[in-house]
Amino acid sequence: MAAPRPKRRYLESPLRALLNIISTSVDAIDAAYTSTNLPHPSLDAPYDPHAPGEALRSVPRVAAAAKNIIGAAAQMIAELEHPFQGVTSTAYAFHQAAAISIASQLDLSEILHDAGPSGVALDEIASKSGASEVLLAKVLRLLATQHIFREVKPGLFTNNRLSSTLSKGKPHYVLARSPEERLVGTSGRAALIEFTGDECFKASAALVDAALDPKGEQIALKRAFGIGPSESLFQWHARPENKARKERFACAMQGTTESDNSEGLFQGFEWGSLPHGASLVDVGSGTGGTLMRVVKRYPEHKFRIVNQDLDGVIETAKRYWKTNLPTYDRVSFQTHDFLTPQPQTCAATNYDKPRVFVLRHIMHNWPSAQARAILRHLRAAAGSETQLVVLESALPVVCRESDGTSDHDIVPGAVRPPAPRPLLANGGRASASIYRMDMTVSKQDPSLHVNLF
Ligand SMILES: C[S@@+](CC[C@H](N)C(=O)[O-])C[C@H]1O[C@@H](n2cnc3c(N)ncnc32)[C@H](O)[C@@H]1O
Repeated sequence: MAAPRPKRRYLESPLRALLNIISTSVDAIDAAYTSTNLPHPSLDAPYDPHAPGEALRSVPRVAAAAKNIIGAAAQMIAELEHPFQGVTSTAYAFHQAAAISIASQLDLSEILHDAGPSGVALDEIASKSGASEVLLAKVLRLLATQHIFREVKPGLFTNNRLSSTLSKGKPHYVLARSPEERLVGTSGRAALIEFTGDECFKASAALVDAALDPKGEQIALKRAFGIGPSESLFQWHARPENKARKERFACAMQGTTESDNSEGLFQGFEWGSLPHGASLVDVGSGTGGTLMRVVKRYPEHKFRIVNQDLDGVIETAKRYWKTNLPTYDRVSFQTHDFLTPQPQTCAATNYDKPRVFVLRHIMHNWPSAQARAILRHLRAAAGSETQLVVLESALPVVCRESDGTSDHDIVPGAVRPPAPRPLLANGGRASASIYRMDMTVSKQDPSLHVNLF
């Protein structure tokens, strides 16, 4: 008798598995909005960070569902697109970087905002921005195809949810009147886009040359801008001719709170458990926006804030606090080089013992020797109750398995549960910003690695 034929096992196709992830995640999001009777923010409407529907997006189950959909949709595209089309669309992404930078620098979002949802014709956008109508058509159509801006009728454009995030919150005629003040007092989102489109974009182009020429300059920014070997990004920014770049950078760091997980600041540390009047020191503070968010979340704690940064940047921080929280009188500003001993010691200030030192987006910029020096100076200044809060991203590997020996395994909470199969374990497209940041910063020894900065 012939042996029974093995039963055929039905294998779910990856497309079906991805579709199921999308479908169950959409159900979860719909349920959250329906049960709270809130509309989901529309792609066609401008972004309003204070709309109740926006707050719901950061509720953990909604955020997790959205993350799964983003990863699954991108993976579905990778499955379906012709493979070389997928590769060329990545190779051509530089046009998108240029287009978004042009849009921000020409204040297109404000020009469109002032006209409302009916849209503005290309010739009018050209006359207000001073750019060529032909170029604007290319830029706006490329971006609108990526869902940034909308072409509502042929040649007529308006803002949408994504493009409106570039808004500096000032009418176009105000921006045009004083171009050097364009970014002052803004959310930092446009500053981040413009910093990315200038220093990062140009350095990124030079990264290829640095990689192919291991004996030559390995810091791409130096190749791109002809910066001397002993000058860092921050020293270069300190040159008088780079004053605007330096101020834009400080403002741009503010903008990173929205491209990062902005709630991470409150999820990782219990600021509310600190004693009232505690002294918090932000080391390398930039604008000082990090502790401003803490002060706004816990006003009754009346924290004493010290913002420390290099000369010049600290002036930007003063302006930032004066514009955004003018009534707070428990904030001070100190010019301090964090590679030198920390002046806010217990011994130096009887009353104002530093309860917390904050380092946000500092450690990733420095090779190990300097990173150790920064930490040692803080340790030497710390009292028995002083805590150190470091805000950085842990960089997961893309694959699923961990054998318990990676650096992340020894940091509690650093290993996150993998995304559901068949998604990439790191969430794929939904986690891409961490790897972009890793390409941008120079956390490793520049003598051993090719770096952007
Ligand atoms: C990536 S930014 C982060 C700024 C801020 N912590 C934030 O998250 O918005 C790095 C900051 O370090 C500052 N910085 C660079 N070198 C420094 C030094 N030697 N001493 C003090 N601050 C420095 C820069 O001016 C800049 O504001």
